[in-house]
Amino acid sequence: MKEAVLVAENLSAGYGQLVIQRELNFSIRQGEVFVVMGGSGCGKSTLLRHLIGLQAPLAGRMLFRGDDFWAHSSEERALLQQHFGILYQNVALWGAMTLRENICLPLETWRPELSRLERHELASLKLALVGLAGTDHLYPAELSGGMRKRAGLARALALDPQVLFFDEPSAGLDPLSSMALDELILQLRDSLGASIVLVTHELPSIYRVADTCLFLDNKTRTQIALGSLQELLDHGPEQVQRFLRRGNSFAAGGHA
Ligand SMILES: Nc1ncnc2c1ncn2[C@@H]1O[C@H](COP(=O)(O)OP(=O)(O)OP(=O)(O)O)[C@@H](O)[C@H]1O
Repeated sequence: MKEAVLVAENLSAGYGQLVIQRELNFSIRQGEVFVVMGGSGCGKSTLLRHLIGLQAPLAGRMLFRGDDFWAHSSEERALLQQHFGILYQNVALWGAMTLRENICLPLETWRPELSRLERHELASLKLALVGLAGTDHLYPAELSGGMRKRAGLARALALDPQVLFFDEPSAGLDPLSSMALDELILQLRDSLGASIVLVTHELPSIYRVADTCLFLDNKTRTQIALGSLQELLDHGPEQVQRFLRRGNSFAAGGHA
């Protein structure tokens, strides 16, 4: 079995005194797509904020490559966070900058040893990796929604992250663009060997990309299922099976 990159150990997630999810235990392994799912408001995005190092757990630990992430100083954590690439729901590219300039921003901060030309070459490479070769000089407003997501992904890839986080990547995309983005996620998993953490409630996406699934329950405020999609379909709690089979013909007979 591949090495665990991120581990949650009895992790409680929330805000101040407000516990949103408690006692979470799971490992995210190298080169897998790990899907966090659950009903609206159960705490998927909150958990993501903890995993990307924006918020300390209320209890428990988060290990990155075996190391207690929050035991480090904020400077050390910032260095570790270079290994995390994040594609936010709203993509958050700088509108006044070209795609090249957007991708070069993290490189200027974290790879000052690179020359301008090397940074430009890297930006072109990342754009090619997401299927946007030759778009270096375009501005975000000149792109379609699906292309903007890809450009955001190219920027998230700038520093060659070990873990890529996606928050509802299909939001606002038509089914074809959404399917293409899923294909790209799988390609990146396979070509880069990166671990991918995906928060989504889009069933078609879950069926296409999930290696491991974590189901967060709204009522009990903790995880009620962890395993492969097939394990959850075969043996998951009834509520999880219902969630995975809701109104979908592709659930019948399991997934490909
Ligand atoms: N900054 C905050 N302070 C306090 N409570 C918050 C904060 N942000 C979110 N919450 C609460 O945390 C709970 C979980 O929200 P969260 O957005 O993590 O759920 P989610 O599963 O991602 O939801 P959805 O699927 O609807 O996006 C909600 O009750 C929300 O109101």
